[in-house]
Amino acid sequence: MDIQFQLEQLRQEIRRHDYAYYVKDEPTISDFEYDALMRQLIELEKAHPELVTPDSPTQRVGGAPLSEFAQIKHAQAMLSLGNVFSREELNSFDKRVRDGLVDAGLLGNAQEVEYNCELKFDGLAISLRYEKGKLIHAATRGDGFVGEDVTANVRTMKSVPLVLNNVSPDVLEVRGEILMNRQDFLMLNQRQLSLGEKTFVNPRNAAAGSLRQLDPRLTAKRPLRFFAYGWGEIKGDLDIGQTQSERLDYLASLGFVVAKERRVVKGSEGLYQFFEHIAQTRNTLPFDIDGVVYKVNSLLQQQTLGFVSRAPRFAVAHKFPAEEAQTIVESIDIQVGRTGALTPVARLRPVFVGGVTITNATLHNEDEIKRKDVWIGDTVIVRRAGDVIPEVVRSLPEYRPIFVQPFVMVTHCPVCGSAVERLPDESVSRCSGGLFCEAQRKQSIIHAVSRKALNIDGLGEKLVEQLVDTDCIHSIADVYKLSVEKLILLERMGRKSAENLIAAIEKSKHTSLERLIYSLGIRHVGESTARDLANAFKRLDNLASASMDDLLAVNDVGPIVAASIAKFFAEQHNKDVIAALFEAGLTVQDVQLASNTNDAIVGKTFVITGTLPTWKREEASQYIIQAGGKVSGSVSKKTDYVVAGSDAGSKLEKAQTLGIKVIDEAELRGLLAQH
Ligand SMILES: NC(=O)c1ccc[n+]([C@@H]2O[C@H](COP(=O)([O-])OP(=O)(O)OC[C@H]3O[C@@H](n4cnc5c(N)ncnc54)[C@H](O)[C@@H]3O)[C@@H](O)[C@H]2O)c1
Ligand SMILES: [Zn+2]
Repeated sequence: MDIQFQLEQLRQEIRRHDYAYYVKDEPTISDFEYDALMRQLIELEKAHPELVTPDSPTQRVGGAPLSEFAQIKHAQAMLSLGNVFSREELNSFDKRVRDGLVDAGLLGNAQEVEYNCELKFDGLAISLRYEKGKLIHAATRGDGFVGEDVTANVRTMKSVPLVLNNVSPDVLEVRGEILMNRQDFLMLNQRQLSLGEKTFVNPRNAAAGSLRQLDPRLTAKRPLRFFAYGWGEIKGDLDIGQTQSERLDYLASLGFVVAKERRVVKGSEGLYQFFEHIAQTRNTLPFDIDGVVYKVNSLLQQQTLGFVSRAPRFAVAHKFPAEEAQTIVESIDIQVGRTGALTPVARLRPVFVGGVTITNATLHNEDEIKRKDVWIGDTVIVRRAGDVIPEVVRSLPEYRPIFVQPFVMVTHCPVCGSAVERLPDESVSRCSGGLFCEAQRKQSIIHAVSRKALNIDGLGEKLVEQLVDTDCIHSIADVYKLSVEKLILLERMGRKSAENLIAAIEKSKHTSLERLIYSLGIRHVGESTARDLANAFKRLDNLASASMDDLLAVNDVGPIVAASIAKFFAEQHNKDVIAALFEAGLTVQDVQLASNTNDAIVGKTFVITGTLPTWKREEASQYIIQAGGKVSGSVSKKTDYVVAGSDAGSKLEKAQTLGIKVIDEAELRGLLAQH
């Protein structure tokens, strides 16, 4: 492509974004994407210096002032700042400054430069002009030379003094940043949403949009803050300090807010330490910053170093590493988690972001992929902030190649081939393989042998993992095929422990139906549901062949639980594992049939309320459960008896309204004694 044409295209695009960002306060791309375009332009212009035009975005600052506002010509231009992104770039900045000062005879050869380190506020720049200590006008940066007159709006801000506290020069232009705290931004957006008004992309744009209102009464309602960090024109012979840091102290004495996070340091080592410190603590600040700023401390030295076209030579912004970057989705894999959850993961063309190279990013789930409109082959924005798992933020469909396909969720587990299920009210898809799925195997075996399930003493998480990894077991049924001889082959397994373990396994072979049901790890079937199911169905095969209606008839079993149970037993793999368990010698004691012949209690639901004369409530529950009854915490139409003691409250009332039989402890004892 013709370079001239390419340059012009790029400049056009950047100008469009400048307009959206500076004039409209509605950026359509992220700063990271914008910075990438800008860097591309800078590189191209570096290679073709003869093609640089004075109106190129690289030569200019900000955007043209909005015509709705009166204009204010700045007495001194409001410039931008150069950027460094790495330690190397930081070192060369320091070296440039040092060389400049040594050349000018302002610094000894072996001396380090003294800098003032400040936060780089992520808001918008403002210039406040005071004459004889009174605020005369306030102007935005605009294009650097002419800004917008926002005096009436700024006057509504509490952190901007209208009259200065201290003696001040005849003319003093104070410069700084207007911003909005994160919390205030979130609240503002919430309010905007509830009023059906437009929301802001980030606190910076919220601050800019709030300040640049044609009606100052609107600005007055917005929680804007001002931080002072510099000055423009100064007239008068008052000595207000000879260094950056003294001047900031002076501004504070006038009544301006100056961030306390600032430090005077020497050399690039000192700069770097400040950067590291702020990078680690930035989350504790109530507002956003996008880096730190280093300024040569001595004003004489600042003057000597001077300016380039759009920024001072004596200062630089050290930006935090980009947390977002652009790359390509090469494929979308499905990862099966330990609980069977299927997570789509984007395999990426490697990209450097947030300080590391990433090759994968999570896409969370099917809905997220749809929402972000990510196709395989798409160019996407990925994000990695702090220690968070990298994620795909969104796709750039304008770069989508024509031959690619939208993502479709798998219908079968990529690990075990079982059907994938997704419940109507959930965003997560899951493998229904349960015990059979290799991805879930360890987790399901760990669950199955746990204390409340089959209760195999001495078979802990680590050992299960070791057994699965060494191919000794593939399912819970295999646990019952282990022998002392097999076990002692494992690392760190002595004969004695092996014998103990085999004994514990033998002991667990004789179990109860509720433990067995619980051990299967059916989704939504916890301990108490397992007990209800055992009581209701008496035998595992009854449960396995139960209809939806049978399942729904069980107390506390709703449609979700019922569907999950039905699905579990519909899988051949699960049936196979259960068959293998019985084959391995598992026996289920018929606890129900032996002791629960009490027809007055079996299958009945009790609610206990108030203080009983002799039994504690837990005690009474225990007797009821042992006799085959059920105890529930709340009264409903399914309740058969309410056992009421003294001080029984709303439950008793409810029982009376529903016409449910109310009994006392003595009557309960009578029922329990009936077999
Ligand atoms: N997303 C978009 O579409 C889009 C468009 C245009 C610009 N931008 C973003 O705007 C930025 C570039 O704009 P820029 O020219 O204002 O440069 P800049 O924001 O990188 O740096 C200059 C500005 O830093 C601010 N600043 C904060 N703390 C300061 C301190 N302690 N001392 C001095 N100045 C301080 C001042 O407002 C100053 O104008 C980039 O981050 C860019 O990504 C984004
Ligand atoms: Zn699976």
